[in-house]
Amino acid sequence: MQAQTRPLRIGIAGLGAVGKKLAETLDAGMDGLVLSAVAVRDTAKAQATLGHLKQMPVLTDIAGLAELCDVVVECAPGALLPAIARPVLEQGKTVVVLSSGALLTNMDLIEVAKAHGGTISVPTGALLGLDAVCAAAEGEIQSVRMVTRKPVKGLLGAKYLVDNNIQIEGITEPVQIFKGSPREAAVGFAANLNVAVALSLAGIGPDRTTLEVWADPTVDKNTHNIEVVSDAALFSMQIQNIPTENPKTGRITAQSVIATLRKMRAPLRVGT
Ligand SMILES: NC(=O)C1=CN([C@@H]2O[C@H](COP(=O)(O)OP(=O)(O)OC[C@H]3O[C@@H](n4cnc5c(N)ncnc54)[C@H](O)[C@@H]3O)[C@@H](O)[C@H]2O)C=CC1
Ligand SMILES: O=C([O-])CC(=O)C(=O)O
Repeated sequence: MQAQTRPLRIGIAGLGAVGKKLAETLDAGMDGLVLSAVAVRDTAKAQATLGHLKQMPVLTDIAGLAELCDVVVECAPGALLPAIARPVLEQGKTVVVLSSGALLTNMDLIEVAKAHGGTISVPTGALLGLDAVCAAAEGEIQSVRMVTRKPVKGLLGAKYLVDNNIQIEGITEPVQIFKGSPREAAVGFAANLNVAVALSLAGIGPDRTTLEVWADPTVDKNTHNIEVVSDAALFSMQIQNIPTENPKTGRITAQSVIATLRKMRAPLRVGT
């Protein structure tokens, strides 16, 4: 039998905290994967950002990615999700989605994927344990509860705070700012709570999963606590994410995507 030889061509949509780390890691060399193209708004700026790479990828716009890549990683503002994902899926290719919150208002993308043989992949991202949640969902899950604590600067500017006139600057004690479902959080905290939506898609959905969000001046990491009760297992998990230069995004997010991509071509694949 012949081994697969052609490397998977990876595209990146959005050259921010996640996209830059991804580009550097792919450029440093990953078995069976090659960085082909990056979609950017400002080519000159991107050339400067990526000037240290061994091999400059093609710099294009969002519409240009699908043709040039086998897999596109969406790491851009959630509002761009349909524009990034649709052409990739229409070509029967794979889109790795980080703005998972935006999937809830673009569920038609699943039909597009189905119709054309494409795949939408939602990595664990800044979270943990989605393998266990998916396994539990093969049986009966009674409840999934998530409590998120973030430093104030990881929440500033969120639509929910602005709409409800909630001031968190200068707080000296933890303040609960939201209690509800991931579906509601995806609207009010679009750039902060993709993780809650990913958790809900792995488990019991965006309406039955419960979520609390705290602005917490006593933590310096984005901290997520999750408790799952199911007929197969009860489990509790915590992750404390060290922020990147974007205080809303944990460092582990890009690494989760890198692990996802690596697995696409690995002869040994561990974890579901
Ligand atoms: N699922 C998860 O666990 C996590 C998801 N996220 C989400 O991942 C996404 C990326 O996160 P970061 O890299 O921290 O965001 P970022 O804000 O640092 O980067 C986004 C980039 O997209 C670029 N961009 C905006 N419009 C564009 C356009 N029309 N064409 C090309 N590029 C464009 C911006 O210039 C920026 O460089 C965000 O939506 C964030 O909410 C972040 C952390 C965890
Ligand atoms: O949910 C997100 O988008 C990001 C997040 O909480 C984290 O990095 O801890």
